[in-house]
Amino acid sequence: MAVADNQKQWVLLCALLLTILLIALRDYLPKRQLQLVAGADQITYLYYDKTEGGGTLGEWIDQENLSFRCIRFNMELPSTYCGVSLELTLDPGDFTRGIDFSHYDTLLLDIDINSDQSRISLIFRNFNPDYSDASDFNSTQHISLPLRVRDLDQPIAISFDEFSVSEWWLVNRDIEREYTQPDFSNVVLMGIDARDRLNGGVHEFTINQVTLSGDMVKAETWYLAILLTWIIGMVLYLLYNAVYWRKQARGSEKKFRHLASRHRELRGEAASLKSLSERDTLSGLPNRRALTSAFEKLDMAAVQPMAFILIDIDHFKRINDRRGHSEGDRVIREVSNILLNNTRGDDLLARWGGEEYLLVCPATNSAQSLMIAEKIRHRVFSSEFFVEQPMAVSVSLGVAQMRDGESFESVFDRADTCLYKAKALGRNCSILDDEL
Ligand SMILES: Nc1nc2c(ncn2[C@@H]2O[C@H](COP(=O)(O)OP(=O)(O)OP(=O)(O)O)[C@@H](O)[C@H]2O)c(=O)[nH]1
Repeated sequence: MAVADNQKQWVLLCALLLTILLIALRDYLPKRQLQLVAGADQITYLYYDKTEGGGTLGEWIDQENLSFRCIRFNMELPSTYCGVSLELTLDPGDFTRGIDFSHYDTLLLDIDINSDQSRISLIFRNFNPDYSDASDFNSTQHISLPLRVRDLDQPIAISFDEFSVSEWWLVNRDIEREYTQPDFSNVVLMGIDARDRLNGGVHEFTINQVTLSGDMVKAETWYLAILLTWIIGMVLYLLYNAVYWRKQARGSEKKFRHLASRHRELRGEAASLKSLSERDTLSGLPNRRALTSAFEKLDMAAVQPMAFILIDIDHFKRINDRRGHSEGDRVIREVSNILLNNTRGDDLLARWGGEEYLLVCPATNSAQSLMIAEKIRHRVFSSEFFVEQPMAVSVSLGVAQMRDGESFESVFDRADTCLYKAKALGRNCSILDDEL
């Protein structure tokens, strides 16, 4: 069954609705998430510049809960750094193998800050053998993002696009241009830094959560899958249609062939029926209807002069009575053969009924028609119809020439009158209507 036009519209509408639904659904798919704050097992460092003669000191408030403070204890001494680092390595201390962030696009940061500082920095270090040296931790790419403290009152989502490679790291290294952009392929460390030039006093920080978040299925993959589904659907639909129409065409071709052969059969049947309807079954000669229809098709001007010869078997009733009906039939058939063998191809010959025949001879004058009649009469009379108990069979013939513009019936009647005369004269003779 072909898909009807209204069904097609429904299918198309459903497919469109499904597509819209799938596009909208993407936002509700569960996200891929990874907690970077891993609890007690995680290796964490507190760093500050007091150890290098600076004026800042770092202290854990609660190391397990990543709560620490930075104290600017001396405003005379420089303050360069103070913060906390979380190792993200797969094996503790091995900073060559970290976490690949490429499956994520957002970082969710939840941090409590009690400080009059305006900014802190979020830091990542990425190890890449193309520019990092396993024996030098400082060769890991330094990626940072300054964040306003007042924006951190509540958890925030940060895109990785917001990060940049720290300038001091680039300045100190001979880095290829392609690595001057943040590289999150193998992140080994995360840090919260209280920034340089720390205000005097105490600054407290508690890192609650740092979570990586990304789509389970990337937007490009999702839309590409929808597009591919459409393309496959269209291809399948076209294939289905091609197969369907090919099948239809084959079916129609088969039907057409069947109809053509049936048409030929019917034409054959019609032709044989026509031939049967125009043929006398006993003698095989054309019947009255065949002769008259053939006569109507004649070009009268071309066939003049034309003769009608009406032939009747003499005393046929006697033959039937003495030799039986089937012998009578045989006589009819044999006389028919004699007539056939003694007429021309363009003569019209028919068994007119009973033991009577009509022969219409185109292009035949009266002398010729009388000769033909006599020839027939002789042939019949000289034929041996009954071998064992001979019995003479003869015919009487009435001959009439068609006059100009004369009808079939009129010339037939005149031939019939002549035949009647021949019977009256004792039979076995031909009478020509010569009263032209
Ligand atoms: N066997 C046979 N007899 C037929 C057929 N058609 C007509 N007859 C018979 O032919 C006979 C014709 O008889 P009539 O009309 O008296 O003519 P006739 O005996 O030939 O006499 P004339 O014509 O006067 O010489 C009838 O007995 C018909 O039954 C036929 O197809 N077969």
